[in-house]
Amino acid sequence: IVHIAALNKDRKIDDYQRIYNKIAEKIREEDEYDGYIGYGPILVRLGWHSSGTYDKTNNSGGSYGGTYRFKLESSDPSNNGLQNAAKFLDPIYKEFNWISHGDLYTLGAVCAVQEAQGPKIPWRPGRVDLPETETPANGRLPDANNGADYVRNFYARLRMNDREAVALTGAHCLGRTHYKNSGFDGPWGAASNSFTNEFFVNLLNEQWKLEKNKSGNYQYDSPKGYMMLKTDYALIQDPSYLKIVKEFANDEASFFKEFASSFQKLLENGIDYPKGAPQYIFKTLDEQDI
Ligand code: HEM
Ligand SMILES: Cc1nc2ccc(F)cn2c1N
Repeated sequence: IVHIAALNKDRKIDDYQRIYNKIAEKIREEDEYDGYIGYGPILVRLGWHSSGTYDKTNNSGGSYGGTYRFKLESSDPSNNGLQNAAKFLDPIYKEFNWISHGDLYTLGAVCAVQEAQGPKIPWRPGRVDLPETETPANGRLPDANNGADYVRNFYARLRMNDREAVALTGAHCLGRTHYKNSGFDGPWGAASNSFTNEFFVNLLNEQWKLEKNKSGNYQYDSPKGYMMLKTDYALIQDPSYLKIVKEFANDEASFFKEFASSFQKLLENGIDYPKGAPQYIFKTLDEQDI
């Protein structure tokens, strides 16, 4: 399968910055969502899940076709709860319906990371809405009840190495698990809407206890009320992953650098960009004094 980015000569950076600002202002405005976590974390998750269906073996899935908009994909149990992010973006799509869904979902995730004081994520437009027939089957997104070998194997399908895999999981500094969505619960303490390297610091510094929760899933819980999935905890069980976790816990700048490149790669998996395809780095609201 080949997906070539469609270059749209009529749209320039300020067209996309306008959409970025609309999303950023709406995140700022609707701050009460999910116990005042806000919409940032779930917008990041939507961008990740619409890209995480990619399969390098036949270059299928991924963000290009915007197929999350079809019921087959949005009703994948792995996508439980993401309807809230899609509803958040609906009115913005209505106002700027010249953008493709794939570009909107990924732009929303980039906006959410940057507005949470995370790194700048370079972003390239050109995804094209594909028909429902192109929707990947359910089951391509990862299952949390697994260890390091599964994690390594899963990320290999997305062309991600150990360093990229650890960096990407660092997005679990944001938001929280929701029992009704995934059968995991917590953290009950302050779930964050700021993008930092805390995920790695907590992994190394907290005492973790493997517990069976009321839905029969296993998760790691800490005395402070934090939680980690088995796939999170795997990052300190495996020697190669552990080395990288320590680096990111001790050097937030190096985490930010690796996250920025890995997240862009994740959001662009499967897309061929022609020579000269424009790449944008959006200003945050703060940088525009908005
Ligand atoms: C092995 C890989 C991964 C697994 C098994 C996994 C699993 C999960 C689960 C079970 C939840 C809770 C969903 C809910 O109950 O609402 C969650 C939330 C989240 N995930 Fe992951 N995840 C993985 C990788 C990633 C990656 C690569 C990113 C982004 C780069 C990411 C970003 C998020 C965010 C931001 C949330 C919080 C969403 C919210 O607060 O509503 N995750 N993840
Ligand atoms: C703070 C926080 N956010 C998340 C998101 C997903 C997950 F699995 C765990 N998380 C934790 N501990």
